[in-house]
Amino acid sequence: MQVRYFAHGPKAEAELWYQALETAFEDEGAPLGLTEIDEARQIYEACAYLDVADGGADRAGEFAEVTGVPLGEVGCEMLPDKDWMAEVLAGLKPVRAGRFLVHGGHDRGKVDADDISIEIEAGMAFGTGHHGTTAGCLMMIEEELLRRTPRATLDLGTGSAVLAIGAAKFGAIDVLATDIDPVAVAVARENASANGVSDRVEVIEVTGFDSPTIAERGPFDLIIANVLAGPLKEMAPDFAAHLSESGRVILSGILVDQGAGVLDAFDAEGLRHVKTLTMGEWVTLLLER
Ligand SMILES: C[S@@+](CC[C@H](N)C(=O)[O-])C[C@H]1O[C@@H](n2cnc3c(N)ncnc32)[C@H](O)[C@@H]1O
Repeated sequence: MQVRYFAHGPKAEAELWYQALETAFEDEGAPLGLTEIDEARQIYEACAYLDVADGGADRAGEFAEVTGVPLGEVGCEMLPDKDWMAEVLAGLKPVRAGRFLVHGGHDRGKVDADDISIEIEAGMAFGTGHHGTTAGCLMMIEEELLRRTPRATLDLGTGSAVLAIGAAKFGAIDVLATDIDPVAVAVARENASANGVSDRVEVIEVTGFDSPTIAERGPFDLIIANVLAGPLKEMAPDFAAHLSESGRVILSGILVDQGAGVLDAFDAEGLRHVKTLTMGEWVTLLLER
């Protein structure tokens, strides 16, 4: 029988719990999860699916010891026997965005000859292609790379590296992918390697543009950033500083009614609006110097 043990807390704490669970249950191969459960309060759940012998001992104590969460705060839920992780992965349908097909390993057989395949396992980093912002960026990337091949590309906030992989597979030769989150950086490196583009995609941990590597590798012909409207506006001067003379910028993570504010912030830095792609409540913006 399997039991799902879980604990709830702020993101930083839940990430530490997840990492501790990963180390402790690595040999056992126990499926783990880290999910946002309350967006407004930024509360996350870390969980582990542990095998428990029939009528066997409760393992909440082990979960509490590994994570440091008080035993009384460890939740548990009995599950009928089945491979939960395989079920979650199988439930993730492939997503088509332009010529790109973003899919899990279980759907390799669905890739057509004309598709540009991006294989991503659902995991701890954002970017399975299911979100309108990711799909919007992929479509803009395709258009941009059909227009010209950038000398250097920056994917800021790479998550699963879905966009960096897409750009590299479409012909970009020098892609620097960054993320503030060390877990995303590790996942992004794995995904770049699994997709056969680690020679063209370098992944580094950095907040915004705050790294000498960014200055050394730039200026960039293409900067892609699917972050959020607030940080994008704050970073507008950095985008302008690291963009080449004929460079272009693809921005997403922006709600429809936030688009004008983001465009104003970038316009003030000399970056003009080229086009907007709307996917549901989200917009993806293309700008140029
Ligand atoms: C919405 S996800 C986008 C992931 C992927 N690029 C996609 O399009 O699906 C945003 C990512 O940006 C990262 N991030 C947020 N703020 C950042 C910052 N200031 N600098 C670098 N990365 C950041 C987050 O950790 C997260 O992985």
